[in-house]
Amino acid sequence: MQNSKPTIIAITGASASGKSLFSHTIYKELVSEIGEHGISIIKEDAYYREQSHLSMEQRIRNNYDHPDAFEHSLLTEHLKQLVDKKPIECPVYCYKTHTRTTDAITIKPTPIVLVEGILLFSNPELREQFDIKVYMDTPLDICLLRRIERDTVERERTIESIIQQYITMVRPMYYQHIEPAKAFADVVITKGGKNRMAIELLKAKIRQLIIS
Ligand SMILES: Nc1ncnc2c1ncn2[C@@H]1O[C@H](COP(=O)(O)OP(=O)(O)O)[C@@H](O)[C@H]1O
Ligand SMILES: O=c1ccn([C@@H]2O[C@H](COP(=O)(O)O)[C@@H](O)[C@H]2O)c(=O)[nH]1
Repeated sequence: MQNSKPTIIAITGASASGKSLFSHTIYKELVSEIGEHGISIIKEDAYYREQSHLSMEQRIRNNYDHPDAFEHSLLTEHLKQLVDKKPIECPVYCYKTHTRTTDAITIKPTPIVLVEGILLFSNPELREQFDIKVYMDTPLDICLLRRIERDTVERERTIESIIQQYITMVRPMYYQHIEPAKAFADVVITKGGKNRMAIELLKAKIRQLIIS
């Protein structure tokens, strides 16, 4: 596969549907077989817009579940660079300050690139970059419970702020922009980020791509 075009695999679905767990499990288990030069992983969240020019109140009020919250043009450009076998400088986003940090992570081109995020199929030019499109179809009530658990622990949010954001933005944007994008998926995965059969099937496909 050294001379062929890298394969870009998108994993999308609702917030807390298990995208991150699913893609990191595949990454971790394959990196031990094929090494870091074989597979890389990118989070769409890293491409939330830079917002240091806004006050904290303005940042808190922003709708992070609308496609406009992301700099999809930069993500598209970066995926094209990786396909051209050039490294990228991936931004680093902070959920606490709601903006990018001053850091960047260098990602080298690899034959397999996993990309995970909520709105990967919302932009036609970005969507075109993906060779395999996966949708995590986890029931929304399960996503909400997992989001509450995760965001109180990992993103330092209060229950009140999670509920308020969920009712006003997360849920309506899911029905407007995320759920309809399931129609673009090649593969729809049930049972969340621990679906072992789905993990093994995708790993098998990736191994096949690597050796072909
Ligand atoms: N099938 C599952 N069973 C139990 N917990 C899960 C499952 N899938 C995901 N989780 C947990 O739910 C939370 C949200 O999952 P995550 O992968 O972060 O979602 P996403 O990346 O889609 O926002 C995490 O704490 C994760 O460990
Ligand atoms: O500053 C921010 C940026 C994003 N969010 C929320 O994050 C999720 C997307 O991340 P997942 O890992 O897929 O859950 C999105 O629903 C935003 O609401 C945020 O709260 N603050």
